[in-house]
Amino acid sequence: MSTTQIAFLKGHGTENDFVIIPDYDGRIELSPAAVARLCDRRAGIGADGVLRVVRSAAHPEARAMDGEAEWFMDYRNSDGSIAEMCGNGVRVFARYLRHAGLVEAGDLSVATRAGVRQAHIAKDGPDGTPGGITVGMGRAVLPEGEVTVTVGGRSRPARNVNMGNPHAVTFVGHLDEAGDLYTAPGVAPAAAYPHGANVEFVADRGPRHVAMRVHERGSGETRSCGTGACAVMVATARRDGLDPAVTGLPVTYTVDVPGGRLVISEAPDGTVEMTGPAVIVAEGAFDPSWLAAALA
Ligand SMILES: N[C@H](CCC[C@H](N)C(=O)O)C(=O)O
Repeated sequence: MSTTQIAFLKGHGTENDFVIIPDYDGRIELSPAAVARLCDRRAGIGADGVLRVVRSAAHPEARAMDGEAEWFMDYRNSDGSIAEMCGNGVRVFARYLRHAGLVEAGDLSVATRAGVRQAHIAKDGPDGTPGGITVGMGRAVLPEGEVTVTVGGRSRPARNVNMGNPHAVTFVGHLDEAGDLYTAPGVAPAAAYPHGANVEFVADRGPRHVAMRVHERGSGETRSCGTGACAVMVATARRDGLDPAVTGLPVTYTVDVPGGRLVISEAPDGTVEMTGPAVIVAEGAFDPSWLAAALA
């Protein structure tokens, strides 16, 4: 790690917050312990995860990907683990690229470990309000087989939905039924989720309108989970007997998360799009020796 200060920014998408580390040439090695320290809300900067901003040409995984994406989003969970994809993270990543003057409003591609994702940054409003960001989230995969979620000693049937990362979606009458979510809900069978799962609890709010809470793999309960909201939308649409691939009609749901609101659509070709806000709230720098000392 270099001896000079390391620049960072803080950003969030519906209060799913991230430490953003511009590292265009891919020179900063972030160990899991370093990520956990950065995300520590007392001894570190504090976040649900880290977004390292690397030119695709400077990252071996991104270089090997198809598709023209100049930038690679190196997402890490707050425990330091690596996840395939982060939907709120892509919006915040796109917001950073615009904030740094690296892209204009409009369309852009972002390389992620789940593949290249297309994003669109809407123009700012006349009053300067930042435009919303829409992300193409790919297609949901719904593996066959019953899965269950257990919390507070009660097991409920759930829907296995993969958005590039794994989710277990269960429906409740009231979001309080999810309990305190300090510990990860049980998910079974373990074989359905060999690398763990993000677990979403969903309550109805009206026609094509739900609210959710989530316990994220590697981060705990967060105020929002973009891939989770997409998994919730698809699971709810199927519960409601709606499958655009069958009806030939797109379907849109509003998904309220504790940190705000996301609008998610599924097209007849199965592709899912998510629209929501993304905000850069602060910029700063830290001395890498702080990180090194913290890890000694
Ligand atoms: N907050 C992220 C999800 C991170 C998923 C991560 N917890 C995992 O291990 O899959 C989102 O907005 O999609």
